[in-house]
Amino acid sequence: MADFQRVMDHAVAVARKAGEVVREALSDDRKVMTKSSAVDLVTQTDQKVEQLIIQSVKEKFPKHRFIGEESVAAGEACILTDDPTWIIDPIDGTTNFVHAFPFVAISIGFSINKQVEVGVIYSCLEDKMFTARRGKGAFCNGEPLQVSDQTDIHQAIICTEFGSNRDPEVVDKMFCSLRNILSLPVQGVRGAGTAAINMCLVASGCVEAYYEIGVHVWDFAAGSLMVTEAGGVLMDVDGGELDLMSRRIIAANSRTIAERLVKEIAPFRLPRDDAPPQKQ
Ligand SMILES: O=P([O-])([O-])O[C@@H]1[C@@H](O)[C@H](O)[C@@H](O)[C@H](O)[C@@H]1O
Ligand SMILES: [Mg+2]
Ligand SMILES: [Mg+2]
Repeated sequence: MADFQRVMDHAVAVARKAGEVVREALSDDRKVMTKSSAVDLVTQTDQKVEQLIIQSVKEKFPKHRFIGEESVAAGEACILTDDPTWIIDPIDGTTNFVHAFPFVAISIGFSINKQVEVGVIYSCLEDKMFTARRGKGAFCNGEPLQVSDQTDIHQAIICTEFGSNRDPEVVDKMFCSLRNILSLPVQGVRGAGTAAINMCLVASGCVEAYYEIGVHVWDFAAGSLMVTEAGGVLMDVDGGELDLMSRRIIAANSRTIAERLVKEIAPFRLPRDDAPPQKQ
């Protein structure tokens, strides 16, 4: 049985160290590369930070497994087992990082038996350390977090992101959902540019919900626990149970708001995170 406090303490320490690397890199030239599309960006800092985190964890927890965004991008399988697994997004908000747009997070989730037990999200340009352990609450810089108590969708702010998929039919579906939600009306639609920070905004009570189709398990593993430990709920965009590998999520302050969003979101499916690699 893993010592979850020891895991949390290490995740916080390495996230803070990674945040220093990210802040220092902001003053250097950021060599930008692309992955799945011309707008799916990655930098050497993403890769450097992921290796820093993984190497440090291997020294303390040599039997643990990893799902890392940039390791998967380099060809490693994205398979979640019952084993103790660190689910790492070294820079959540890479496009923000490239543009020095001030919402950039290091997101570290830890799961056992396919259940997230520890979540750490360091918003490193705001110097906000978000932490959660299952059953023990969610915190920002040590202060407890509580979701909003607003259940009227017409008095809500909703977060979403448009991802990096620019296929016309995907864009049409995303805009259909956005038009439906905006026209309810809701008081606002926002996006920090990072799933992890959007979910911290839900956990902090600043917005009522976040939804996205196209997001990956490393984007939201830590945030999923942040939201539930702050009193919120998670579900698939079709109202079913959240599937960590499905690339679809609603994270909300309440079932009322989440189920209202289900009625407005135009659902579609993308290849799962654990789908076998597509033959070139
Ligand atoms: O790539 P990254 O910056 O780690 O993560 C980002 C996610 O946090 C965001 O929700 C999504 O819309 C972006 O396309 C991107 O995937
Ligand atoms: Mg990400
Ligand atoms: Mg990333």
